[in-house]
Amino acid sequence: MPALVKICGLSTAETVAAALDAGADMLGFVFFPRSPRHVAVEAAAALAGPARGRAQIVALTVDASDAALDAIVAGLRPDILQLHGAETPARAAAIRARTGIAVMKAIRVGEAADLAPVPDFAAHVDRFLFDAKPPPGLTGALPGGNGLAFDWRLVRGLDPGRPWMLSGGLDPANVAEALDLTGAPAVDVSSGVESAPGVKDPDLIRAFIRAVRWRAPAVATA
Ligand SMILES: O=C(O)c1ccccc1NCC(=O)[C@H](O)[C@H](O)COP(=O)(O)O
Repeated sequence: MPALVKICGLSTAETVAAALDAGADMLGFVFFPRSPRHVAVEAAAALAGPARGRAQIVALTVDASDAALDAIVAGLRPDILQLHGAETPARAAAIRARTGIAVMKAIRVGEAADLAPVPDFAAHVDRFLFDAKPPPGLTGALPGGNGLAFDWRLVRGLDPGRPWMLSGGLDPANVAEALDLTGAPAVDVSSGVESAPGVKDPDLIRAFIRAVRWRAPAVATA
C-alpha cells in the first residue's frame, strides 16, 4: 500500500488545489500565531472546503485551551486534531473525549529516549506523528515546521501501536530514501515544499507527492 501523504501548513486556495489534485491524503492547517503558516479559523474553513470528501482535514494546535479547540472544531470541522505541544496522555484523552475527533499526537524525536512516552499515549490517541526535536538554543525554533530531520534509524520498523507518520525535514529529494529506511506508512511535510517560510510552492507539492507515489509498487490491472 502506498504511503499516505500529509501536506501541512497550507494557507492559499492555489496550494490547497495543488495538493488535492496531486493526491494528498491529508491537509494540515496551523493554528499557532507565531508560525508563518498560522491561519485564522474562518480562513482555514474556507480553504478546507474543496478538501471535504477528498482528503482528511487536520487542525494543528499547540497546547491549545478547550476554548480554542472548541472554536476550531466548530469553525473548521476537522477530521483530525494534531497535538504538537507538550500535551500529556491525559490531556490527549480529554481532548479526544470532549471533541469526539480523532487525535494525532506529535512526538518530537532527538534521541531514542524521546520515544519512551509512546506506550503511555497509545491508548489515548488515534495516530502518532514523529517529528524532529529542534536542538536546544536554536534561535526562533517553532514547536514544528523547522525543516529539520532527525535520525530516521530511531523509528525504523517502529510499531507504536497506532498508525504513524514520519515528519521533519522531508522534501521531494529525500522522501523516498526516508520511506525506504523507516518503512513509515505515512509522511508529512511543510518546509520542504516551500519557496520561503510559510510560502508553499505548488510545483514542490506535486514533486513531493510524485516522489512518494513513484516508489509505490505498481498495481496490476487486468
Ligand atoms: O509548521 C509550523 O509552523 C508549526 C508550528 C507549530 C507547531 C507545529 C508546526 N508544524 C508541524 C508539522 O506538522 C510540520 O509539518 C512538521 O513539523 C514538519 O515540518 P518540516 O520539517 O518543516 O517539514
